[in-house]
Amino acid sequence: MNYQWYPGHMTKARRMMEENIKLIDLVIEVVDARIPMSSRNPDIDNLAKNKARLILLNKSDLSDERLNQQWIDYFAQKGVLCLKLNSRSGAGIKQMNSAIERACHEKIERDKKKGIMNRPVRAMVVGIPNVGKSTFINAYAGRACAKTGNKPGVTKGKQWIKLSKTVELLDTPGILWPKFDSEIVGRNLALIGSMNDEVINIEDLAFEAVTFLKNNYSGNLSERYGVDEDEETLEIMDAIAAKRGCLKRGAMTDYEKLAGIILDDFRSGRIGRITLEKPGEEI
Ligand SMILES: Nc1nc2c(ncn2[C@@H]2O[C@H](COP(=O)(O)OP(=O)(O)OP(=O)(O)O)[C@@H](O)[C@H]2O)c(=O)[nH]1
Repeated sequence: MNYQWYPGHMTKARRMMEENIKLIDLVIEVVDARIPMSSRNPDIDNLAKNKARLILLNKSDLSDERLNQQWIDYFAQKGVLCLKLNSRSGAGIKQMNSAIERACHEKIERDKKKGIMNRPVRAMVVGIPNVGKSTFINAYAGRACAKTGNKPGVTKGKQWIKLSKTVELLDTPGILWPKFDSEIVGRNLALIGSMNDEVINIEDLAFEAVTFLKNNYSGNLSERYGVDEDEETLEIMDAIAAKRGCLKRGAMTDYEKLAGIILDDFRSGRIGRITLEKPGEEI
């Protein structure tokens, strides 16, 4: 991902979202299951006010199963239906239609009372960059992706994908920005690889990743690299470097190369399934 958000972009994104949302019954918010808070837009609760809501913990194949459930419970307590998903493999997609019906239960019931029986639920996918919005739309729409085209009352040019008798999905996702003003959010986005590595000190980031693993996922580092986790972070990193041949002249650790290896492993789940945020923590 290589997004640069400027005030102009944000205003435009917000305007598009505000325009599209008028047509929408259900806002499907895709977040990264490893950082369910940091990968949300700070304004989403306002933007999606008075709409049916569904939060998808995407990339749940990479996140901690125990924390997936805690997050699902956390959002449920706030009255928002939340499901975990792996858009890449399609795991969790089957449950979507019934989840959508559950999320839109009130709207469907209201329609029924008015004698409207078959008006589809109109849904839109939103989320910050790189959370997997397009992958989800493709996986969900699948081959049965029938575009319903421009209908009366629908802004010209918008395409609706008919997903079932009850659901139509806007084909383009709404892209929103993350909460920039929080250092924790920036760090968490960087750790999962949703920031441009060129603007980050990757050596510091790898240090953070190792410290986090050492403190929260005991056993993962030793299993992946065969290192002693009781050592200090820097010693652990040097030990990984020695094992992985990340050495410069004079047997000095090549921290840049090492950071690349550690971050790559961290982001792809090779050091285990990891969730960086727990419900209730401040970001
Ligand atoms: N492991 C895993 N990877 C996923 C999953 N969903 C998406 N990805 C990967 O995440 C990356 C980003 O996915 P996209 O679908 O392009 O994300 P997006 O939100 O549409 O991104 P933007 O277009 O930048 O807004 C891709 O490399 C996907 O293959 C998932 O459930 N699990």
